[in-house]
Amino acid sequence: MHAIMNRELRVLMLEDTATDAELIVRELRRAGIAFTSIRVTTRDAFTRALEEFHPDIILSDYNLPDFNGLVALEIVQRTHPEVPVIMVTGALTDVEAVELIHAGAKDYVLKDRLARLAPAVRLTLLAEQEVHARKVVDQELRIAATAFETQEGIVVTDRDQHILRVNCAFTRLTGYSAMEALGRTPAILKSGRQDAAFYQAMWETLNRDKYWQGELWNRRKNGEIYPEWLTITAVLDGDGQVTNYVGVFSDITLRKEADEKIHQLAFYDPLTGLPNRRLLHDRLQQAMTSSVRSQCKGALLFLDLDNFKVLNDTRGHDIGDLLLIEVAKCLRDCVRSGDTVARIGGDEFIIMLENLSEDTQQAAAAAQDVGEKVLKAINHSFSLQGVDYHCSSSIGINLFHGNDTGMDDLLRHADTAMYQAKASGRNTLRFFDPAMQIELEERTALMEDLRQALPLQQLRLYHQIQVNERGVVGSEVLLRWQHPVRGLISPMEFIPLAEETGLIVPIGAWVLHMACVQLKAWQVDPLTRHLRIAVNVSARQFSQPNFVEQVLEVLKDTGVNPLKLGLELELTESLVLNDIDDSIGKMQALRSIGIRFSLDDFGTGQSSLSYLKRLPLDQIKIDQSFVRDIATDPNDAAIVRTIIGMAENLGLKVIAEGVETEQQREFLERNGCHAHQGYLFGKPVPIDEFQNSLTQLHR
Ligand SMILES: Nc1nc2c(ncn2[C@@H]2O[C@H](COP(=O)(O)O[C@H]3[C@@H](O)[C@H](n4cnc5c(=O)[nH]c(N)nc54)O[C@@H]3COP(=O)(O)O)[C@@H](O)[C@H]2O)c(=O)[nH]1
Repeated sequence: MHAIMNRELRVLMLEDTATDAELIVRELRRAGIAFTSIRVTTRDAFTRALEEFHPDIILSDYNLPDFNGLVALEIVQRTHPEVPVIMVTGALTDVEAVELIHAGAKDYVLKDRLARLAPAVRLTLLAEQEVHARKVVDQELRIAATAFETQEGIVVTDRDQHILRVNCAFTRLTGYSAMEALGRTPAILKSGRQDAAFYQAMWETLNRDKYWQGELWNRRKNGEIYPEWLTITAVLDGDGQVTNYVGVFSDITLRKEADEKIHQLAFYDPLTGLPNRRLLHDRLQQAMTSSVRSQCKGALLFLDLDNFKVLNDTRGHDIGDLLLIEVAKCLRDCVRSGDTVARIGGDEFIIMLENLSEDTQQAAAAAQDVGEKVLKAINHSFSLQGVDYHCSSSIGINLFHGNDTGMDDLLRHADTAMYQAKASGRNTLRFFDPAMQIELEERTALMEDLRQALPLQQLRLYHQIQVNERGVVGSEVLLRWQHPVRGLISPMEFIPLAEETGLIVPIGAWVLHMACVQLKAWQVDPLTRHLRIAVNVSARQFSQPNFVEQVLEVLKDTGVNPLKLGLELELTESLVLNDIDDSIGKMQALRSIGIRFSLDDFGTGQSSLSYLKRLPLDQIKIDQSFVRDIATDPNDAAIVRTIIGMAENLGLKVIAEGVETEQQREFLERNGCHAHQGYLFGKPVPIDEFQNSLTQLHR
């Protein structure tokens, strides 16, 4: 029976005759229909009742004083088409009846045949319910069909996994048409990437929970393997038996690529592709923990490229980047696949070695072997877009075992050892020991003080006399730092710090300025006007692109007469060779205005004729390490002779430094050395003392 008939019906009567309405009510009650009703007689009341009374059915008279049944039907069709209308009327022609049915009336009952009213009401409501139910089913089917044709692939199988249905997305994602898939099993998609254990675990879950969800790799019809996210749900019958399986899946290739990209950005250095500091931290944490279990020691090698800043400053960051990429390749080639090579900043790399040995000595030896292999691999010429750059590095090594020392301390200690390696002359390695840490802290404090040295006027210039067989030829200016607490500090201690911090640039400019002030003073005194002053120039200072302009500026500021100049710049071999063409250009520009060039520490570097020939030099300075033993060591004597011979061939003057004994002077003079500098003639002294000694000499 009509569900609506099981409850009290709401009947809206449009009837102007009260007695007719009474008859209708009575007829319905007689037929056993439970209902409440209201009666309206006007158009306004009818429209209001439609909104407020919410009728299940409308019983409408055809002829009413101010409007008729047809108009009422039109209002219902427009505003509440779901409410059925039965016309209850006194008389009706066939034509009117047809018109009413066309207008939407469900039925009509003549007032003189009211016995037909209750069956008409029941049939109308029943028919309405069926129509309604059909509409609901149609809608659900439409929803199901739309849901089935989503963007996700869907496959429906029977309980034996034979494919019964697939959607369009299945075909789009797998390449199999419905015809090709039907009757087969989803095994057609197997990629072989999952092993039997994977499928066994999947089926165990599916049998137990009737549901499985996870990621797996499948194969398209064209052979391409892709990752998908799959949900399988078992369909059960009334007895709880599986009748079907429904698999819903999506291709997650793009998501996985995005995940991979995010992972790559978060944990890898974009320039070299090496693990970054974050990933190193993770791996170091794991390595420290596993070293407790294995009892084996590991090692951190902290590597920093020597003079990388100079390359970057002089050749630009692109060339610097190329070197970093090449170095990264080198490092990877030097270690085993299980070892970690990370880039943690600028030119700083970490190599983490695990499971070296239970024995500390053996572990240290193994780490040293790797360190030396790395030093060797890096110590060669790299061709960087046509620029040949000779690279070297310094390595600090710190062994680790367990978690006793925190990760940050481990890295800091390796860093400390690396600084020690740099201080020992670069291209070398050092192991960390706690004394180093104290040294480093002192070094850091000194670095801070050095920043104030120039503004607080703590720097002093000492002069060391240079002589030849005729007498005094000039002096070399040598820096000293009058530290308020530590006293006079040697340049050996603070010049490397000044280089590292870049402070050497303003300090070097100040030295040059003061030397020229002195030169100017000498130029007006007949006693000193023939003297020259030698000034040491550091690599960082010389590599400044505007170094030539800086020197010209100083000459202008101090008013030194360029015609009588007497200014000599001392450059080291490594400085000049860093970028030989640039060096030659700068030297030629300055030489054209009368500045002399002397190659310092000669003999300690490459000392090759081929580059020596190209340099616009005036003099070479034999390093004091060869002079020290010339009288006793035949090798040193031979080297000095060779250097002098070489200089002679190239038309260069030679000065020897570190001449302390008459024997050394005599040997040098006998072999053709033009000038000397050393304690035999005078130690570096402040300018007043130097002037006094000049006056003494001329008395
Ligand atoms: N870029 C700059 N570098 C500078 C400057 N001033 C100094 N320096 C460099 O520091 C290094 C050490 O200098 P210093 O301690 O002054 O040592 C010099 C002489 O004092 C020393 N010397 C000279 N004669 C003797 C000797 O007979 N015996 C002996 N044991 N030592 C002696 O040798 C150093 C000479 O230096 P150099 O001729 O430059 O090689 C040193 O490398 C300086 O260059 C500065 O202003 N800028």
